[in-house]
Amino acid sequence: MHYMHFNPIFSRDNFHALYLSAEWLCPIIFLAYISQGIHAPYDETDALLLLTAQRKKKVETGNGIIINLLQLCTLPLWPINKQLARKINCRLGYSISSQLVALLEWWSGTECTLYTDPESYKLYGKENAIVVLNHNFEIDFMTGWTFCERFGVLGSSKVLAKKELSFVPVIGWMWYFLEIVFCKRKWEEDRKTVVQSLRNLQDYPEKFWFLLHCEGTRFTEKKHKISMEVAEKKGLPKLKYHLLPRTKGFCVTVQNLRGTVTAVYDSTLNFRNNEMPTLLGVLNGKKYHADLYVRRIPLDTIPEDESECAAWLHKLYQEKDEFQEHYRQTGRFPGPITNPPRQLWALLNWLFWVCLLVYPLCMLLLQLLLSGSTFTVVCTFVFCLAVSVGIRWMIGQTEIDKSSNYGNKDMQMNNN
Ligand SMILES: CC/C=C\C/C=C\C/C=C\C/C=C\C/C=C\C/C=C/CCC(=O)SCCNC(=O)CCNC(=O)[C@H](O)C(C)(C)COP(=O)(O)OP(=O)(O)OC[C@H]1O[C@@H](n2cnc3c(N)ncnc32)[C@H](O)[C@@H]1OP(=O)(O)O
Ligand SMILES: CCCCCCCC/C=C\CCCCCCCC(=O)OC[C@@H](O)COP(=O)(O)O
Repeated sequence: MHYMHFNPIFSRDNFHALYLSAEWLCPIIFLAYISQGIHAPYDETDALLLLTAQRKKKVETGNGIIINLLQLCTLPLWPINKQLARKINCRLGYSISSQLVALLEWWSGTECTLYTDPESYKLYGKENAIVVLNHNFEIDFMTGWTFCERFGVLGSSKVLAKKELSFVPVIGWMWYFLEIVFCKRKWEEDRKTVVQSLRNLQDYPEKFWFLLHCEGTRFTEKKHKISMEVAEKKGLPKLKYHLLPRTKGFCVTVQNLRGTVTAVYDSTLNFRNNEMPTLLGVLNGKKYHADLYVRRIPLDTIPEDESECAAWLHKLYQEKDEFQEHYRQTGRFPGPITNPPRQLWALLNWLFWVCLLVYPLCMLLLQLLLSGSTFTVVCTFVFCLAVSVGIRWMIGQTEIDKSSNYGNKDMQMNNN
């Protein structure tokens, strides 16, 4: 069932988004509740002051914001003990991303199956690695995070992410403190900043995986058509299931993390029965079946020369395309299944926030709705609506039919 992309505001989908935003809202409301000793306002002025003060404090809030604030508090620690500040931020970041993992694993019950060889399996989570993952689905990031959680690297996981994501509340803000590498997808501007950010990770105190979606954008038919025209011009084999990879980001990452990272995890993701998973689907408890095929490739087998490294990546994507063909024919990836068990920690962390914060929110909302002041009730409704629309906007960041224009034209055609 394909979810409508525009949902009426009071649809079931948005109810879930509102509920979840409630869980994110409560800490500031909770603080407002305690600090202001919420009482039933005696008149309009009282109600107005109370609501304005709360609304000012709330802005785009949630337990995620509380964690962002805590991350902000670690700033004075950076010049004194950077490694300690990094370790603290990994744990704070874990508290946010593990909630999305809990959502995927326990709320929607999505199954994540790993195909990989048992020898490589033993090394996952025990070394730094570059992960090359195809970018075809709206919940790539949640599936990626689930595997990070299962191998104990969720809090410290990194990604080469588009700059626009740094403005997404909670997740984007959290990534600043995790030293995520952002790019504008304009190499002339990115070259310097990406190299600098990568070099900054060379002394990272925690084991981490660095994710690269080398296609640079989610797969769409239009982008695929243009991309294959570029492949033809370059004399490269056409790909059926992937966009042609951009090689500069990969080569510069290998170059600057050589010595810090020991392997590349070539990861190919697909979902059973042609499922097209969405974040709204997950929020509504829809169960999906993710299959991930991972090959561990020692970094020292990857050429140092830039053009050879680029050719190596193109060949890797041709192999990935064959794995996807194999999956389409047989419904599985090659090799044995070695499944890491899902972890309870993500669920316990989520339950902790729910138990701590939902009660004060319900109490406050009840007080506001029963305040007897029409103005307060209307403002409360308007505020909840605004937050629900805000969360819906964030969910929209993952929807492919709202994706960017990047890759919708051949850059070389434009430059000529
Ligand atoms: C055991 C379990 C293992 C694994 C578990 C799985 C995962 C766990 C791992 C980690 C954590 C998980 C999750 C992390 C959390 C969240 C994930 C967040 C996702 C957001 C990610 C993004 O935002 S993706 C978008 C940003 N990233 C990228 O773009 C990376 C790829 N891009 C690059 O590397 C680019 O090179 C660049 C961005 C550095 C620069 O791009 P730019 O376009 O400016 O220059 P390029 O050189 O790339 O482009 C010019 C070359 O491309 C050719 N060209 C032109 N037009 C096209 C076209 N339409 N299609 C293809 N190619 C084109 C052109 O010819 C040029 O070619 P050259 O040969 O001259 O290079
Ligand atoms: C219990 C917790 C409550 C959860 C409530 C859900 C709130 C919304 C959560 C997250 C929204 C932000 C997710 C950010 C990660 C999205 C990664 C992504 O897929 O980016 C696309 C990028 O690669 C390429 O973009 P384009 O294809 O070029 O366009």
